[in-house]
Amino acid sequence: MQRRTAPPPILVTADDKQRTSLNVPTAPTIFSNVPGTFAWGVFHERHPKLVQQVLDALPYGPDERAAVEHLLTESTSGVLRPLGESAHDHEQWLEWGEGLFGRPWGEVPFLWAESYFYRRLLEATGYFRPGTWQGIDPFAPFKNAELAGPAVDEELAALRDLPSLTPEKRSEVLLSSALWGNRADLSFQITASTEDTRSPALIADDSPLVWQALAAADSPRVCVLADNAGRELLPDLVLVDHLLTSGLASEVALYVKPFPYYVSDATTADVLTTVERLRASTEPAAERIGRRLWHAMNSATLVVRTHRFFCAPLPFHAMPADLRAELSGATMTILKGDLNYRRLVGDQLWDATAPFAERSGHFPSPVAALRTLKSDVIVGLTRPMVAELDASGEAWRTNGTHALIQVHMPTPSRPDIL
Ligand SMILES: O=P(O)(O)OC[C@@]1(O)O[C@H](CO)[C@@H](O)[C@@H]1O
Repeated sequence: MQRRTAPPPILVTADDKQRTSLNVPTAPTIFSNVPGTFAWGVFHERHPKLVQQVLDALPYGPDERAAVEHLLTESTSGVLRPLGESAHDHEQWLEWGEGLFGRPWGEVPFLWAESYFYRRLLEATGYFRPGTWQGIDPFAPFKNAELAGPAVDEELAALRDLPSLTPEKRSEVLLSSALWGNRADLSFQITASTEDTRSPALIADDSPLVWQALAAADSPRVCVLADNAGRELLPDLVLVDHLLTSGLASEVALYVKPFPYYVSDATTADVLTTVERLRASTEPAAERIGRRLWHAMNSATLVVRTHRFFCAPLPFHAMPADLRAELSGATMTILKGDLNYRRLVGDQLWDATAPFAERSGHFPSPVAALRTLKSDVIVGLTRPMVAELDASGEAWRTNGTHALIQVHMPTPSRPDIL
């Protein structure tokens, strides 16, 4: 496992060069072309297993199977080819990938290549094409199995203890379960080893700032950028219910992916299935939460939104103006998961002590990142903490056993540093 923390190659992009010349803080962009690195393992170890699971889970025909196999070969040993011309987002991807098509997959930024892999997987399975597989989520069998499983029954049963807690304790417990729910990422589970199931450690905790900001606002508006469906979305929704019922939020906007992505990322369909799982529960506490969430959607105190940028291969500092405007009114945006964190701070090999505020200052609202560590990117730690983690000999950046809650509250006079 330790070999995965080996630093990826020092390759610089044109963007990096420009930043260096402008004296803007920068760090090497992560690429996936060096064997032994985490990013290389995603393409060469995780994706082959994932592709096999997808082909085993649904009875795809010969064309879809061949296209999926072809994608695997192309993404490990070929060059990037654009989406077919009939794809609805062909032009959009040409723009996002200007200058990248024709290059080996490992030689474009890891974030870009990984995101494109999921878009191409949908092309291969026929998700957007008229025909049998149109609109069929290739990851639905995994997501549904997880939601139907006994672990979820246990989690729903545990909700009966919530009313006995003080409101403060309830806030703390529910934020913590939303945080640790991020370990239930199905793409991560494909390659996680059994040694990764040890008790987790919280290495940064700014959660008091979240509660202070919400308590101080008149009509707090909370945005939640969701991550995975199933056992992550469930505690996220329970937290949303708590925010609304306790008055810590007067309205919540829950942002999900516009289509299946990174295996288990939540879509609107997943939100509906999860609310229904709560509503149909035989555990009264869970059933009440499901019912309240349903009514919150009826009254638009809870709105479920999406935007094509949530499946874009770009960091959040490149967010389009319409989405930026939507998020900018939030009292707090709760940003879930590893991928959202990579997009927030930049998918680069930052010094782990680089200030979180410096990396997230471009975000349009105060932001609270809740993430278990499952990739090389990390900022905002203290020097002694980094020394201790490095001395442990563990692959602490990538094995999912560590987590953080990092908050940035912008001050109006701060300049944006990307
Ligand atoms: O965003 P999530 O669900 O927390 O994590 C996504 C993830 O599993 O995918 C990438 C590797 O494929 C890593 O960034 C991360 O480990």
